[in-house]
Amino acid sequence: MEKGEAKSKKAGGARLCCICNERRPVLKRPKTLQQICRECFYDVFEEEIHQVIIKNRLFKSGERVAIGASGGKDSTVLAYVLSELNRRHGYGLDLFLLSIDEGITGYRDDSLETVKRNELQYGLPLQILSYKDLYGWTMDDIVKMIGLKNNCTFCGVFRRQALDRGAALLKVDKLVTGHNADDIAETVLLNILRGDIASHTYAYFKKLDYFSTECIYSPNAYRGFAREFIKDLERLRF
Ligand SMILES: Nc1ncnc2c1ncn2[C@@H]1O[C@H](COP(=O)(O)OP(=O)(O)OP(=O)(O)O)[C@@H](O)[C@H]1O
Repeated sequence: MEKGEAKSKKAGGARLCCICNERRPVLKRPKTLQQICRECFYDVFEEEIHQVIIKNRLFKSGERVAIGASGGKDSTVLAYVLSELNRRHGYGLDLFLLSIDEGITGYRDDSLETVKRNELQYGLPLQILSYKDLYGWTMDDIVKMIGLKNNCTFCGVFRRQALDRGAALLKVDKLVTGHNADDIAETVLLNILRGDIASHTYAYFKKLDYFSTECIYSPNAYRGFAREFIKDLERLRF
C-alpha cells in the first residue's frame, strides 16, 4: 500500500491524521487520498513545492525573481510559499511582486489593494506596471470602444506581453506565475481531473488575504464555460 493510500487510524473512536497519527484530519487529499490534519497538509504541500524546485533546479542563488501577482488565490499562495521556502531553505533569491494594472475599474483596482497588503504582509517589494503606461490605453477604454466582446482574448495577450516587458524593464532573471492545473486543463480542454484543490484549500486554511472576484469583463469568456465544466466534473467525482 502506498503511503498516500494509508488509512488514518482511530483512537478512542476518532480518526487520526494518517501522517502524524496525532491530530484529527480536516481533509482528504484528492491527489493521494490521504486523510490529513491541517499542519501535515501545510508540511506536505510546502515540501512538494520545495522538491519540485530542487529536483528541477528551477532557481540559482542570487537570482532576481518576479512573482506575477494578481491578488488572486493562486499567485497569493505562490508569493507566500515561495517567500517562506526562500527563507527556510536559503535559496538566496531576491523576490518581489510584479502586478499589471489593466485599468479595469471595480476589479483590478480592488485586487491591487490586496497585493499592496500582501507587500507588507510578506515583506516583498511591489512593482506595478499599467496598460496605460505601456500602451497608452486601459481595458476600460477598449471596452468603451468595442463593447463586451472577446475582451479576455486581447487582455490576456496584452497582459502576457506586459509581464514580459516588466520583467525586462526590471532586469529579472525569472518570472513566476500561479498558473495551476485547472488553468492547464481549461486551456487544452482536457477533462482529466487531477483534483488540484490543494492550493485553494491551502489559501483557505491559512486565511491568506486574497481577492476572489471574477473580472467584470469576463463573464462571457469561453474559458468560463470550460472552468464551469471542470468544476461540475469535480463535483461529480467527489
Ligand atoms: N494583473 C496581473 N498582474 C500580474 N500577474 C498576473 C496578473 N493576472 C494574472 N497574473 C499571473 O498569471 C497567473 C494566472 O492568471 P489568472 O488569470 O488565472 O489569475 P487570477 O485568476 O486572476 O488569479 P490567481 O490565478 O492568482 O488566483 C496568476 O496566478 C498570476 O501569477
